[in-house]
Amino acid sequence: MPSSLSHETLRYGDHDLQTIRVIKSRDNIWNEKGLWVIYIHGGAWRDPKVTHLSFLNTVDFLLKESQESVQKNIAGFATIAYRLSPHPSYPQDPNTPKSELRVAKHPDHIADVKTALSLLQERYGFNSKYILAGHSCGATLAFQTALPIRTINTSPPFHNPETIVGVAGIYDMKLLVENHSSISAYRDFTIGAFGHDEKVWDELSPSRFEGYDSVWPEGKVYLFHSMGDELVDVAQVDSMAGRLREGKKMELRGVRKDLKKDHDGIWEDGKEMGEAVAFVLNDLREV
Ligand SMILES: N[C@@H](CC(=O)c1ccccc1NC=O)C(=O)O
Repeated sequence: MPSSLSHETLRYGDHDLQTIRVIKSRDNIWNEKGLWVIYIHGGAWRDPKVTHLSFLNTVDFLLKESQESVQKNIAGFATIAYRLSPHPSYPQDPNTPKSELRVAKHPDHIADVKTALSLLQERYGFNSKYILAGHSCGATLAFQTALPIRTINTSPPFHNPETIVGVAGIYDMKLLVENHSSISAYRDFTIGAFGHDEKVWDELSPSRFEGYDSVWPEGKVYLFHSMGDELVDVAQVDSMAGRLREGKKMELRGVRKDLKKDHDGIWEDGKEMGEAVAFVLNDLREV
């Protein structure tokens, strides 16, 4: 219940966006042995209006009485903010302090996410006992935690999640840009995050990576797509599902394309995102 929650903000760097919001039960009524549910927000690596706090309505949804059965399997929630790339609609004054500037470029976003996760792991000791859920580019980042990206080293060491949940995710950047070639924003935000070299886009696109069985053999994945998504087309989830079905060790445990809301509607009131996480928590109880 909301009154018994403890909200805490952790910092993992000097930038104002290098923070994590942790939500725990004050009375420890949740299961310490359960899973942490950790969220990575979307917003095309750049939208300052989509923040880590966009997960709070989902947390509220999951703490409703009707969700009592899934609460038994939750140890805590965390939602990660990370440094953003520039957005043309939100220009910043040149005198803006460095700690507020949005000038991130790959690998800053994924380095921040991994640093945040390793800090949470050190502090709460849950190792791999967590679900990493991401929306849109947050889903891209969730899978990039498994990719062998040379430039990233976290200290303390980072443990892969037990389960990744991708919701309305971007998994193939070039395919997304090509399928929306008449809308310049797609190319712009991809260049803004990853630069001009399309080979780099491919290297960092989760559905183009072929080695999940070797880097994440114990992994479990659930993918969600909304029929009402006006921004990310179904080719994205199809490309990721196709790649993961090749896995002999890691397991694609569910692909659901029956969400209904538009891209941001999925998380705005917390309902469809909450239902997706609840579905996963219920399904994992049977493993
Ligand atoms: N609101 C974002 C756009 C955005 O989030 C987006 C647009 C198209 C496809 C995916 C998107 N978001 C993914 O994280 C922006 O203003 O750049």
